[in-house]
Amino acid sequence: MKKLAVIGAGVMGQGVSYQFAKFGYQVTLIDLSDEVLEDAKKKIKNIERLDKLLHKSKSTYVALDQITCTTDLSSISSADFIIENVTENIKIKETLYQEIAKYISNDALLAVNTSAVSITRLASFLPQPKNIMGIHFMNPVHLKPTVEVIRGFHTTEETINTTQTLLQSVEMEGVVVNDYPGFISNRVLMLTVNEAIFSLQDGVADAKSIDKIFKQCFGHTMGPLETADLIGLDTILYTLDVLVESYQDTKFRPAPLLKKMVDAGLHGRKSGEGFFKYN
Ligand SMILES: NC(=O)c1ccc[n+]([C@@H]2O[C@H](COP(=O)([O-])OP(=O)(O)OC[C@H]3O[C@@H](n4cnc5c(N)ncnc54)[C@H](O)[C@@H]3O)[C@@H](O)[C@H]2O)c1
Repeated sequence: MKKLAVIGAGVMGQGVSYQFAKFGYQVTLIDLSDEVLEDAKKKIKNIERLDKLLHKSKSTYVALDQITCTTDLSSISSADFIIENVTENIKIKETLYQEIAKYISNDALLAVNTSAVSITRLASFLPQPKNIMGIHFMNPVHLKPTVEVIRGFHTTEETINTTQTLLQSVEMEGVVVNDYPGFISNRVLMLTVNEAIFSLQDGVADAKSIDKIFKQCFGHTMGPLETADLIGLDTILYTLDVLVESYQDTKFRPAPLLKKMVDAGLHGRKSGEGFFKYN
């Protein structure tokens, strides 16, 4: 596994590209426009600056020297390993996978980075579903070394083992789970986050108090609302929509307050404001 392609240069695409560049991989980072890619470059530079300053990263690589940005999806044809991180929307992902099928090489492995979408469903668009698995990276990628590796219906043990070896080479570890929407982490987390938003909407407590209960009573590092801001409220909404649709179970229906905040442009940290304000 030498050449990596990362599709989607948002929050996760930036983090994933940085993590692999930091360990010397050549990364091709793909998104829809040069504007998005320019913004991603600035953010990756900032991630690297903070990683060196706060976390004493000793990497001798300069991240942006390892990363080539492009809007040309056909560039994935030379990649050994592809990590897809586009918007958490089934239609967007499915349309993209039909395009990926035109360019992906028969030997390449592809990891779907998703919060909830079925790996088996996306793999069905590709010629070699045995080479497809999910990697549910956590955010921020370079500070969260444990990830979920999701085994789709056709994923082979060889694919899982190669993926684990690749992750180990960037000091990460995969916990292997089977493919059901939301896997373990988001099937459980999204219910908590959504119920916290319902509680805020019902006026049970303010945002700070809700999070304080989780931090001080349960020992969580972050409360559910701060976590939602970190993930992105638009991504939370999309994920809940995917879970409702996948399980046909209204327990995942998104809180109206969440929808209202997303419509108002309050997407959390990435927009500067969500349940809390950020500089
Ligand atoms: N944000 C998190 O904390 C988090 C954590 C784990 C997994 N995820 C998953 O990772 C994926 C990406 O999430 P994110 O938070 O980075 O989203 P984001 O909205 O920050 O970024 C998505 C990017 O995908 C790009 N994109 C959309 N369609 C594309 C296409 N056809 N080709 C190329 N690029 C395209 C968009 O322009 C955007 O830059 C989602 O599936 C999400 O569920 C997110």
